[in-house]
Amino acid sequence: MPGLHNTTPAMAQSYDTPEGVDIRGRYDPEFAAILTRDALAFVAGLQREFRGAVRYAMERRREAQRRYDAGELPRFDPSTRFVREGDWACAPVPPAIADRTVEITGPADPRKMVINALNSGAKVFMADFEDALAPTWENLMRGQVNLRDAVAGTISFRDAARGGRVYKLDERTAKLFVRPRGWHLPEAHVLIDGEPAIGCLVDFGLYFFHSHAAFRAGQGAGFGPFFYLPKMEHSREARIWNGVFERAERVAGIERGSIRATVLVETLPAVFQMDEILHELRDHSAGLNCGRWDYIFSYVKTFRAHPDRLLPDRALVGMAQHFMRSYSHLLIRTCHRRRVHAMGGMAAQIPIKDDAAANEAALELVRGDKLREVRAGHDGTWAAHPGLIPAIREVFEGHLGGKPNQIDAAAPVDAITEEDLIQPPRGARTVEGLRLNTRVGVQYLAAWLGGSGSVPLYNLMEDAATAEISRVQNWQWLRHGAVLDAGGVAVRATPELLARVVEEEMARVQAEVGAARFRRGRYAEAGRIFIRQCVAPELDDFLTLDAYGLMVVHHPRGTPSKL
Ligand SMILES: CC(=O)SCCNC(=O)CCNC(=O)[C@H](O)C(C)(C)COP(=O)(O)OP(=O)(O)OC[C@H]1O[C@@H](n2cnc3c(N)ncnc32)[C@H](O)[C@@H]1OP(=O)(O)O
Ligand SMILES: O=CC(=O)O
Ligand SMILES: [Mg+2]
Repeated sequence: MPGLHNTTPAMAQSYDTPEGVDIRGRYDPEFAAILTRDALAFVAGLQREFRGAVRYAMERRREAQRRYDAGELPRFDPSTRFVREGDWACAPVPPAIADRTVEITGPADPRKMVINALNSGAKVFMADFEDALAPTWENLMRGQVNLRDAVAGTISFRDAARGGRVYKLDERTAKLFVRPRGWHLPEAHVLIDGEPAIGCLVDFGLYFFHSHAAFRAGQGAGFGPFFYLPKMEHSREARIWNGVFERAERVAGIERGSIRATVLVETLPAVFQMDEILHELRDHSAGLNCGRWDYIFSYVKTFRAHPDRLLPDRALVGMAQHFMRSYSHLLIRTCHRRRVHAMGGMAAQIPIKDDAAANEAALELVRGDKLREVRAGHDGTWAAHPGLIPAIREVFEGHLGGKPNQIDAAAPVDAITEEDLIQPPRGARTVEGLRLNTRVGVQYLAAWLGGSGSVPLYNLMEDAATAEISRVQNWQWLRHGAVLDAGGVAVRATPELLARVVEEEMARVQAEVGAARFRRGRYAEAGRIFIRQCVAPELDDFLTLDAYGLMVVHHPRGTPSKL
């Protein structure tokens, strides 16, 4: 990076930090090659320039929620009508990412998975520091090491558990996008001016610092690096990202507009801000994506004080519900009008190894979901697992007939209204739903506390976003005393009912995973946290924020030990 240079840590076993920066995570020489003095100075510069704006944006989120709690409904902002109605377009799509028909996602660590994803045959790999990654210090830092090596083309892995099989990059690999954490999450192992760093600026800053030059020379064909931006609620948050990108480009001495980012529209307030978000990022945009799982979570959170908008069982809230269909259709129209990609989302099914018929049924659900997306106008979509890529490619490529995307397709003219976007989903609420939420929520939390951010549970992918639905749905039903169906008998959701369900489901989980694994894992702790979160008088904003303190392990400077 012009004007900056890498330095070797001055002392063994201690990070060499610039003024005002303190690293409280475990020392590791591999991490020290990421946490160089200059890289940390770059991150600290971002933090110092943008922390005030981030604090303000988080306060505005809370203020908006107070208005929704008082009965207001989310809606389009009359003061930005000129942006929605104006005739403008985002910067042209970089040729390197014109074709994004299938994108695989996965955590930035383990290393083997990163290599598998890049070799998977997908057009893009989104390496995740967010929903799919438990933000332990080790995961985050190993993720940074993996991405640096992936962009350099040197990443490899020897799998001792597989007889020493060596993993390396193929000749052709997926293009890399990186998803930093959301604005709300701190990074407690990096202190800047005495306070925890903003997590996403650490993720973005370290990756950008080490990889921008190699990325632009190799993967991006002159553009990049590329990012996915999660969980935003308002265009003012996109404006901060735009400022971060401009500062990064300036410091690195690269052309303005090199960095591109796809924003996940995965909160209910953001669906009313899509034009505004694209407008803020118009020189840095790589479109929008339907983050359907967080979107459902956000619907519950936004309407937490609205008893007339209770969700049915989680399994019934799919893309066929009117509010979900309306959201994806509006996203497609908005993106195409602004000349950028409209990306689809994640089907939760994953391959089922030991049951061919069940596996085929799961694949058929994925095909159906992808067919709906491509017919609606999406330009590409997500795959959770390499085993799904051939089927998804077939659906998208079959429909697109050789074109890399359908940004040029004519848009339907019927209007999508505010009411369409918030229409309550329909379906039954059951005690079985409460049980499943509990069983899944507790197991996910146990895995997350143990360092795994995405796990297979009952043949579905579970990550932070899907687990959030389980938590907030239980909370919502209890909060409003929802009447649940218990095999034909109506029962009210109460803390007593939940306590019984938790006890029974914990016993079931123990039987399923076995006593030894149950003892070794953090199931009991997860059960306690989950029940507390479901009965809390005020809904916690994020389970990952509430429980984050449990994975923070501070180390005195220079003291090596294990996390
Ligand atoms: C709501 C959202 O934000 S969605 C986006 C965030 N979520 C994700 O990214 C989830 C990504 N997917 C995953 O993490 C995993 O696929 C899981 C946890 C769902 C399932 O994992 P597992 O059961 O361990 O997968 P499985 O045992 O079938 O893996 C088989 C092989 O595929 C590889 N694999 C599985 N998923 C992925 C992936 N997403 N990327 C790359 N490789 C993968 C494994 O590394 C393994 O490779 P190997 O044969 O060389 O050892
Ligand atoms: O990030 C994706 C989602 O569905 O949430
Ligand atoms: Mg999400």
